Amino acid sequence: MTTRRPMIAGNWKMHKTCPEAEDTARALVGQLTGKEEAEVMIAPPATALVPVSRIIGDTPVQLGAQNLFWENQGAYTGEVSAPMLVSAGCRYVIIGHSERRQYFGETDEGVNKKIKAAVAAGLVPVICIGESETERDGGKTFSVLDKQMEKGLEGLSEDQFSQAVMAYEPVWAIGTGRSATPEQAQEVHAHVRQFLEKRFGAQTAGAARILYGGSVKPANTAELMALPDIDGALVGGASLKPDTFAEIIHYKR
Ligand SMILES: O=C[C@H](O)COP(=O)(O)O
Repeated sequence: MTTRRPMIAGNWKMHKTCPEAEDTARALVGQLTGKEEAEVMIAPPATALVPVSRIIGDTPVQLGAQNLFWENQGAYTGEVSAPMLVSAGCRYVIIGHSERRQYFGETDEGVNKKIKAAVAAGLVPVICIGESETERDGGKTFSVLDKQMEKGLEGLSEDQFSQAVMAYEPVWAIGTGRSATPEQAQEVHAHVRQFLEKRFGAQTAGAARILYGGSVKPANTAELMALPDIDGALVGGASLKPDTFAEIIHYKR
C-alpha cells in the first residue's frame, strides 16, 4: 500500500501586503517544530512571493504561487510565467482555482496548458476541481468533475502527472463556513482517485495526493484527514492567521 505524505496548503488569495505577508510567514515558521507529519505549503499573492521565500528559506514551509501563464515569456501584460515563479522560490503552483474560473474566465483548456507549463518548469501543480451548488443539487457532481479532469489532464503522460497534487474544492463550501461533510468529501475523493487510476494506472493514482478545500478549520481538520482518500487540505480563510493555520497543520495533537 502506498503511503502518501499529507499536505496542508494555505492559499492566501488576494490578502496581505508585503510587510503583512512577511509577518505572517515569520510567525508561522515560529510555530513549527520541523517534525510536522504534513508537508506545509503557503501561497501568498505574487507580490509577496520573493519576500516570503526569503523568510521561509530552509524551513519546512514550501512556497506556492496562486496562478501562472503558460508561455515562458512574451508580450502578456500582467502575467507571470512558470520559470519566473521558479526563480522566485516556488515549488508549487495552484492551477484552476474556482475563483479564477469564475472571475477570470479560466477554462479547462487553459488549465491544461498551465499544468503542462508548470510541469515543464519543474513546478508541482496543485490542480483544483469542484462543482457548484446547482451542479451538486442537479446530481451532476461526478460528471462535472470528470469533464474538468478529462480536459484539464488531456495529453499529460503518467510521468508528467506523477508529482501533481489534486484539490477537490466544492464551490459551495469555499468561504461559506459550510464544509462538505466527511462522507461527501470521501465519496468524491474516492471517485477522483478512480478516475486517476483509469487514466494513469493504479500506482500513480495510489501515490497521488488529493486535498480537500472549502471551509477547512481547526475544528474539522482531523475528521476530514482521517478519511482514506483525503490526503490534505487547501485552506483559504483559516490560513491567514498563523496560529489558526498552525492548529490545522498540527491537527493530530
Ligand atoms: O483555496 C482555498 C479554498 O478556496 C478554500 O477557501 P476557504 O478555506 O476560505 O473556504
